[in-house]
Amino acid sequence: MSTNTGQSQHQRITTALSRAEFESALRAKGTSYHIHHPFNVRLNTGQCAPAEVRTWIANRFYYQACIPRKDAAVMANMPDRAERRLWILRILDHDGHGDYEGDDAGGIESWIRLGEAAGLSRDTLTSLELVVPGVKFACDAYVNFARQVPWQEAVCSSLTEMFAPQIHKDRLASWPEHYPWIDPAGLSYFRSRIPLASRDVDHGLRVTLDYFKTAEQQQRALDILQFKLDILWCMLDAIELACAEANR
Ligand SMILES: O=C(O)c1cc(C(=O)O)c2c(n1)C(=O)C(=O)c1cc(C(=O)O)[nH]c1-2
Repeated sequence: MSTNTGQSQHQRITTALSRAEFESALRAKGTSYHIHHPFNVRLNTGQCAPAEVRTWIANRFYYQACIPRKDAAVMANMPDRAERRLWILRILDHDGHGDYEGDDAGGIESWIRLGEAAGLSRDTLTSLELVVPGVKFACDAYVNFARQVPWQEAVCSSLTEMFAPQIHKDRLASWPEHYPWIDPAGLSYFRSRIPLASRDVDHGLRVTLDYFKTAEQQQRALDILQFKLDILWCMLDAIELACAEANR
């Protein structure tokens, strides 16, 4: 298992940062993003066996399935109609704007098609039979956090999406070469998320920069972002361990 100590959390904020400085401090957290996790590095440099890629897809399915539940929890805490009108798009992105079968069936359906392209059946994915306890705990922690905190704090926790477009681009660039046994049509989830993540981040950053003003509040925002980075990191630790055990 790999260590990620979130070094920057030791440099505490003592004087309130300007808007630009605060945004830079949030973006600097990218050094702890799971893009740097050894399992992700192996995955995106073609070093995973087919069974390991499938283990990743099946476990990440649980995260995908949790995201709209998390977003519904955030929305339940939003008193403002204008904010809800923006936020509801996130739920529809995953659950689908269109019918179940069409091109606009949503991110969860796209992820199932990714699984099918990699040789996993719809039933295997949706039964969650391959999801390991560590991944379950990590994803459930995210949903529970969103239920319990002020909605602006939950919005802040979604800001790991600042770093997501690069990880999606890496997969699109490297998987067809390294994993030619996966039908490239199955990669459309990654393509679809690049513009959606940017839209989500525009909204999430506006809320976060408006809400967290004092040094103490800004430190809280950085700690929340670290908590979410840790969730993503823990998921890959658990997936890496599951792969190592399967290879034994
Ligand atoms: O593939 C990834 O590495 C990755 C990471 C993240 C993230 O950084 O939280 C999200 C996604 N994908 C994603 O597809 C997605 O829809 C998403 C929503 C959220 C969120 O916190 O609301 N994160 C992410």
